[in-house]
Amino acid sequence: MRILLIGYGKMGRTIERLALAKGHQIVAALSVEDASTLASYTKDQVDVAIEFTSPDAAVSNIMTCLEKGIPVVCGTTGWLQHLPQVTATCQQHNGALFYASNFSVGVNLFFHFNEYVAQKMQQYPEYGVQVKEIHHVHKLDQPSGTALTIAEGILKNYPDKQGWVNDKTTSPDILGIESEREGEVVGTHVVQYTSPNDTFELHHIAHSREGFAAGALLAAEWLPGKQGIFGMTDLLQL
Ligand SMILES: NC(=O)C1=CN([C@@H]2O[C@H](COP(=O)(O)OP(=O)(O)OC[C@H]3O[C@@H](n4cnc5c(N)ncnc54)[C@H](O)[C@@H]3O)[C@@H](O)[C@H]2O)C=CC1
Ligand SMILES: O=C(O)C1=N[C@H](C(=O)O)C[C@H](O)C1
Repeated sequence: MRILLIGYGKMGRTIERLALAKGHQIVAALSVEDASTLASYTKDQVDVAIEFTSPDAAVSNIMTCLEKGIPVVCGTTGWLQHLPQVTATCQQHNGALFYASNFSVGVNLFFHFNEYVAQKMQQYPEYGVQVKEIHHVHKLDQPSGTALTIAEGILKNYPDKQGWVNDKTTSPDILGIESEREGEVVGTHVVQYTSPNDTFELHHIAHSREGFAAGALLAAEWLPGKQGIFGMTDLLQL
């Protein structure tokens, strides 16, 4: 497959290594310095684009790919407030977009179990629920995209909660998401249920970026030829 990498940082480089090992071709790997060259690539040169950049660059990159008919896999987090606009552009151009807040298989299993556990736990009001995420100090967005997906899975089972707040609150009316930035932590997510008598946790620790990169590559192999907006539940049997 001919892959255009948009973003050549920690994720772009990991994806490049795995893609070459699988026999794929990297057409180009764009950094912020050569961002303006994205518009020069066509669907005749590129089978799929993989976008891992920054929250303020992702929307424009996705739009450019959709307008040019290039299927795009996006892992950048922190831009979902613009999803309605992106969806409209995708429909208008009969395009293909694959987005996941987290591409690792382990985290997507975690998402699945998180919803199941929340459904059970909301029947026991003596347990309060909280989310915590820990990432490296370079991360630009907060809370993490993964923590937001976890929060969505909890909130759909807790109708009395009004939403989430990026704070370590234990209020029954709102879900607290605590964010911590520490050294080079790859990505840790915890859902904690606490009663006066005990605590139990769902805990996911990413040991490297390989799991994210492998998932993004699977999505890139799957997406060409499809139309619409897709995510990991379309790709994995959960
Ligand atoms: N969905 C997932 O599974 C994962 C998502 N992420 C997200 O992916 C994004 C990138 O993460 P990292 O690679 O760790 O960041 P990074 O900071 O190491 O790399 C970002 C790269 O994007 C480039 N860039 C910025 N603006 C650009 C533009 N307009 N055009 C082309 N390139 C541009 C930078 O030059 C840099 O090479 C973040 O939003 C992060 O939260 C990270 C890991 C997994
Ligand atoms: O910025 C990161 O590094 C990560 N970002 C994603 C997120 O915001 O959830 C996924 C992963 O946790 C690493």
